[in-house]
Amino acid sequence: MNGTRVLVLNSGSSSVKYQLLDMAEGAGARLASGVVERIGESPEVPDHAAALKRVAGELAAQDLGLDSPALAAVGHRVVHGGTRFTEPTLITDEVVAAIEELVPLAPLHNPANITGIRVARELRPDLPQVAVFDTAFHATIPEAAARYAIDTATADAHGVRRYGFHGTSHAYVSRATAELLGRDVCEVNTIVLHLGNGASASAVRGGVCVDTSMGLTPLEGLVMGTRSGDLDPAVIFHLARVGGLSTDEIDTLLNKRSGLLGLCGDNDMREITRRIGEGDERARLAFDVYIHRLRKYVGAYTAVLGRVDAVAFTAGVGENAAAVREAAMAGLEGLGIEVDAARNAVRGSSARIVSADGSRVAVAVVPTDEELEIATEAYALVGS
Ligand SMILES: Nc1ncnc2c1ncn2[C@@H]1O[C@H](COP(=O)(O)OP(=O)(O)O)[C@@H](O)[C@H]1O
Ligand SMILES: CC(=O)OP(=O)(O)O
Ligand SMILES: [Mg+2]
Repeated sequence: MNGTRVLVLNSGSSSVKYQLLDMAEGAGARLASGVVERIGESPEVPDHAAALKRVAGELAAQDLGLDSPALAAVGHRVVHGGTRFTEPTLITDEVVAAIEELVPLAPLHNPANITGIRVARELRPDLPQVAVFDTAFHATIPEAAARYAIDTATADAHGVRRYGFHGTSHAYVSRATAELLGRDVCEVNTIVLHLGNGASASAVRGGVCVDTSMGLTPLEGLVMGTRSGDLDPAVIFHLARVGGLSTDEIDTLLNKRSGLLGLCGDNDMREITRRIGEGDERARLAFDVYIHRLRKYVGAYTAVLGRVDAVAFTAGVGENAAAVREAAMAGLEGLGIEVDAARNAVRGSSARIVSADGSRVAVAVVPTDEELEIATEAYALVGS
C-alpha cells in the first residue's frame, strides 16, 4: 500500500455523499467532503453516473482528484449484501456480479452503488476498491428475530429473511454512544434510532446487533420520508385485487409515495414542523403517525434488550429535530426514560446527552459518520 488516503462514496437512492479522509493518524482527518443531491430531478444531474462525474470534478478542482498517488483505496457503501457479504470485501468482477444479483432486494440502492463502483474502477483500475455493506452489522441478529413466520422452504428458496440496513451507522453510533457514556461498548445496551430520509431502529446488546426494524428490503419498520414502513401485508393483495394496481405500481407507492410524503405531501421534517406551527392538520397527523411508530419500536426493543442503557438519536431527523426526540420520548418515565427539555432544545453538532440527570436510561444525540466508518474498515482491509 502506497498512500494513506481513502475516498468514500456513499451513494443513496437520490444522492451521492463523499468524503476524502487521510487515515495516516488513524483518526481519519477529513480533507474534502460533499454531497450531490436530488439526482434525477434536474437536467444537470440526470443520474448517478453524472453525479459521480461531478464528485470527481469537485475533487480534481481541489487538487485531490482520483489520480492522486496518495490514495490507498476507495470505500463504497453497498446497501444489500445478502447472506454472503458480512465483512468489508475487496471488489472484483465477481463481487460486482454478486452485488448485481442482489438488486431485486434493494432496487433503489444497489444499482446506485454499482454505478459508483464502475465509475471509480474505470478511473483507477489499479486502486483497491472496498465494499462495505449496510447489512453486515445485522448478521448477528438471532434466527428468532431474523426469521419471518412463513413456510421455511419457500423463505429459504428465495432468501426471504430480515437482513437490516444502515448497519454502518448503527455500528458507529452504538460505539460512539458507549464512548459518550464513558463505558466499554461490551457492557452497554443501546436502542439506536437512525432517522434520515430512510429510517431504522436497532437493538444493540454490548455492541452486537440483536434486532432491527428494516427487513428483507429497506421498506419495513419505521415511517420514513417516502416509505410506509410496517403495514399489514394483505394491504398489497387488497390494492392489487380490489384497487387494480400492478405489482410495480404498489412497489412505487410504498417506497416513493408513502411515509411522511404520502400522509401530508412533504417528506422533509423541517417543512412538516413548520407547517405544524401554522396549524396544518395533515402535517400534524403525519408527525403523529411517525412518532407513534417510533415509540412502538422503543417499547419493543426495551423488551428485546431487557435492560436499556441508552437511546441514541442519529441521522438528519434524529440529530436535528428536537421536536421529534421530545415527542418520541414523552411520558416514558415508566421505562426509565426522562428527557431534559432544555438540553434537548440546544442545537449542536457533537454527541451529547439530552436526558435528565436522574434518567435511568441515557437519551443521546449522536451524529452518525457512515463515511468515516467505511474509510476505517476499507483502510484496515487494504492495509492487512
Ligand atoms: N434541521 C433539521 N430539522 C429537522 N429535520 C431535518 C433537519 N435537517 C435535516 N432534516 C431531515 O433529515 C432528512 C435527511 O436526513 P439524512 O440522514 O441526510 O438522510 P439520507 O442519508 O437518507 O439522505 C431530511 O429529509 C429532513 O427530513
Ligand atoms: C437503506 C436505506 O434506507 O438507505 P437511505 O436511508 O440512505 O435511503
Ligand atoms: Mg443515509
